[in-house]
Amino acid sequence: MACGGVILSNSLSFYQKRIVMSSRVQEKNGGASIPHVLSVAGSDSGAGAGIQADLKTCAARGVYCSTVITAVTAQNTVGVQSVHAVPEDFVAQQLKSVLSDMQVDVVKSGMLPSVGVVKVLLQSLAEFSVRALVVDPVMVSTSGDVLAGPSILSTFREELLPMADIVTPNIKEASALLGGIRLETVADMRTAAELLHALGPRNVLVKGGDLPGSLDAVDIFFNGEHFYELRSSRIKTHNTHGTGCTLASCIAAELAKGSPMLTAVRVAKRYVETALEYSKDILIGNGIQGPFDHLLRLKSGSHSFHRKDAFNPSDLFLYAVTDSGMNKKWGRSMVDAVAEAIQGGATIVQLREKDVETRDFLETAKSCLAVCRSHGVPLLINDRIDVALASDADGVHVGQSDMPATVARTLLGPEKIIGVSCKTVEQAQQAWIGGADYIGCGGVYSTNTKANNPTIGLDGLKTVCSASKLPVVAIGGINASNAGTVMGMGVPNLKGVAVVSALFDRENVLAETKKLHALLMEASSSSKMQ
Ligand SMILES: Cc1ncc(COP(=O)(O)OP(=O)(O)O)c(N)n1
Ligand SMILES: Cc1nc(C(=O)O)sc1CCOP(=O)(O)O
Ligand SMILES: [Mg+2]
Repeated sequence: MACGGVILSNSLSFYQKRIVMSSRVQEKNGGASIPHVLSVAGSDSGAGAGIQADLKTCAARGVYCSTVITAVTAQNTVGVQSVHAVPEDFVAQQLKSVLSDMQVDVVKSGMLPSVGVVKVLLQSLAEFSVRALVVDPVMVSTSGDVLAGPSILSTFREELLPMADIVTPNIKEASALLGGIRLETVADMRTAAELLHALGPRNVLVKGGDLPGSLDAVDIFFNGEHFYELRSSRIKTHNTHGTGCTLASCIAAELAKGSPMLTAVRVAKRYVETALEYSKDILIGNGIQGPFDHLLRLKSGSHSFHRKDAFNPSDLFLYAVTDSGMNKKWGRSMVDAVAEAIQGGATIVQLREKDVETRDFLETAKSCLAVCRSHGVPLLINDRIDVALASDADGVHVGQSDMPATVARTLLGPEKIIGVSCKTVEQAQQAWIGGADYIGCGGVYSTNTKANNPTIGLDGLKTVCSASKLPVVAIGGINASNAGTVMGMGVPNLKGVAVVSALFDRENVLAETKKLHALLMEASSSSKMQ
């Protein structure tokens, strides 16, 4: 077998070859890998559910999705007209093609139309290890059509569920898996979650969207120790086809990015809720149950739809980064300095404290947070995720030698803002993969505020901005004499400037902030007119 011009020895096993090949490919590509979900599911010709929903969900979540098709269905918004099961040995071939070549993080299973297909999947998972298995035990479509018959139930119970990191049945599926027990209340759902957990999956999510008489959509998550009642508002729409597949593939995508299970479930629930709300009035097909629009995020341009108060990239416009040494020099407290900066037009504040006791840092963060909250301005903490968590600040800013963005995201959860310092296109790509919300790019000019900080100049800034998938704020030596040049370039994704000394190493913070704000307004409006 030839790979990149190299003949791999036939004495290597299939799996060994895969390791050799993947390390060669990584070397060739500089080693950046992207989180990867493999969806093992049926095709939906109407593209609201199944493989098509999984592909769109993973795309919307910034995760690569490969596919193994188990059945081809002829369906639309009216119902399922016909099902053609893919032969088991061909399902096995697809699994081998993907798993022997690609580094899959998480497998998500949907429609598994026969006992043979379940067994083929389990054999592949025994041969090729992945980090997690998400099982959506698809049995009946939202239109009521049967997609996997009762004969499969014992294989699900005895062989598939024990391998699952999470299983996500709706009420009908949970009932079927438990021998037809009645599930009519949230208390019944808890019982079902516990009984299903006893079958072996590490986590269970019983989805209560079909629970009669409930105002909210209530799901029960059980991890073997604790129950969590996850509520979201019930969105009035007919466009709910594919919600189960979407939820499960979003959980898989978040797990692939490194989120813990409960965070992945919460993010997925929020994603489905937001997509339903966004698509509630769209019209596709003539049936009673239409699909929704998975790619809302790409259209709305918001990377962080899941945050309660979504991060707004325009908040980066005038980014004030504090320095207690400078404030001391000019005889004012940190809280007064922050209040003046906000009054002058700062749109986001970062507390950057390099030499204070943790206890004092926390107290300052809490006091500044009160000021920021009263003005609706986000407050981020530099470097210290513990201080951000303890003070309930809006997020953190981390550098290349601080906590990686993906770990920060895991610790902070989906709703906090994460910024990452980047000097190169590769770092910007990694920040995006890691789940950051924005990048800080610099030093644009030399500065006395940060020691040993290489400059990248306006050209370096342009290069990173043009390649970035995230909004960018420029930093380093920016002041009233050059801010207009930086913002006036009209570079894609550049949303503002971050400054320390131009605001805080000055006698009058309020006046300096106002001046800078006015300059930025002028520069960005003239760059828009060009
Ligand atoms: C908005 C913004 N951009 C860059 C930085 C620098 O962060 P880092 O590289 O971690 O350096 P320190 O600030 O920790 O010295 C920043 N703080 N803010
Ligand atoms: C904190 C910081 N980070 C930088 C980077 O290049 O990532 S430059 C910098 C200091 C910016 O201070 P001033 O506005 O006083 O130049
Ligand atoms: Mg840092």
